[in-house]
Amino acid sequence: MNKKSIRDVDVKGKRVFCRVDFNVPMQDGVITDETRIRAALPTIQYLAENGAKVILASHFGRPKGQVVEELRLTPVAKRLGELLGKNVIKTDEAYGPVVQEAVAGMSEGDVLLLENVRFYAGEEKNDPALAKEFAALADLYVNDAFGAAHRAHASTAGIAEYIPAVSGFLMEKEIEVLGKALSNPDRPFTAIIGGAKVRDKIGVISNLLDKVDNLIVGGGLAYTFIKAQGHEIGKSLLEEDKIDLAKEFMETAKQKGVNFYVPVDIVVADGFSNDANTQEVSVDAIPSDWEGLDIGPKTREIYADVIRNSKLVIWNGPMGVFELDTFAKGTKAVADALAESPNTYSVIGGGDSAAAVEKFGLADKMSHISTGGGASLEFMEGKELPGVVRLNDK
Ligand SMILES: Nc1ncnc2c1ncn2[C@@H]1O[C@H](COP(=O)(O)OP(=O)(O)O)[C@@H](O)[C@H]1O
Ligand SMILES: O=C(OP(=O)(O)O)[C@H](O)COP(=O)(O)O
Repeated sequence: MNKKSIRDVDVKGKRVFCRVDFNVPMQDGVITDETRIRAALPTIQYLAENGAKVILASHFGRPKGQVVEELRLTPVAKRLGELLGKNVIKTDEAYGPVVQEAVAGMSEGDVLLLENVRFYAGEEKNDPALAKEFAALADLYVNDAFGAAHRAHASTAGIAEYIPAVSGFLMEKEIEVLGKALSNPDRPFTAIIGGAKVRDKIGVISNLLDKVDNLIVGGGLAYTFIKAQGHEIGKSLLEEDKIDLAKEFMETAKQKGVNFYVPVDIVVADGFSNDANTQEVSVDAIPSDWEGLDIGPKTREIYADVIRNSKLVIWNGPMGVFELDTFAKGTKAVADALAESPNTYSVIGGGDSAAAVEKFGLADKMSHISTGGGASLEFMEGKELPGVVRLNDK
């Protein structure tokens, strides 16, 4: 990467505003997957060991500019302290007099975690006033939040306008590994897209169609495509205004000779719980008041087969609601197929996809687990990431 990293600057005695992605899966205040916290440790440890005063900032969930009690970063600060083996100071705000006072009291090597930056409306608007508040806390900006690098927000991009800005180790590693895999991809090259952030992800398909040989859709994303094929989808997740786009993508794929895979059967349920009634149905027989929560057995076989015959697979977004065991089979089938294909280079992206392979005990069978889902997809599309472009050049 042609951007400066923390290795290229002197951090001793400096107040460092370090943006990390601690947007971890959490249930009832308990962190269910800490991949993203562990991934940030090398940068945090390096800064602390080299005498920086480390001010960490992260978003958590999507509180939309308001304080949401369940989305405070307090449990993350506690777990981070355990992993670092030292006390992590936690402020209940992300800027202002209380934070300034806490920072003024820091010694070299101290680590402080600010409150969820998305509690402030200015964060997602990339408001210069908020970016300046963040910048005023520090002498140096370090961006290690690869998972949020596709967002042009005050703490991921705006702040870099006001103080020297460099990358952390995780950011550097992600860009290097993904760049290498994609510069001259081994073929067949397959992208698998699933999950629930349909609006975010559907757009990337357009550019991916110029790069891949196979495009597989699953998870919540699949139903907009199933609907676009003319089927009824009951209560399944749908982005109504993207149906035409979905149609267009399937048509473009045909023209470009890209194999486009949409589920042929799914698991439907009459409720969003492990003990809901379920049925495996063909996509043309989805009952009107049931909801699709996983891909079905035929689809699992087809997808596993495509994976086994691929040389490079990029996977972002689970195939179903894998957190509930009843709907985890599709995601598990994809993870198993990747694990059983030693000649397939596999890149897993996204907080929940990483959590899924971790849950199945298959994480060490994957070639690279990226901490960014949307970020790795946008990087793959060839887009410049706002969290990277503004860092200082070497
Ligand atoms: N059919 C579905 N209906 C509703 N939610 C789904 C469905 N399939 C998967 N999901 C949910 O999608 C979430 C992950 O989506 P997303 O955030 O887009 O993935 P990632 O974090 O890997 O980028 C999971 O919590 C999963 O339960
Ligand atoms: O979890 C994240 O993205 P991902 O689900 O695409 O991996 C990042 O923390 C970004 O979060 P956002 O999609 O709310 O901006």
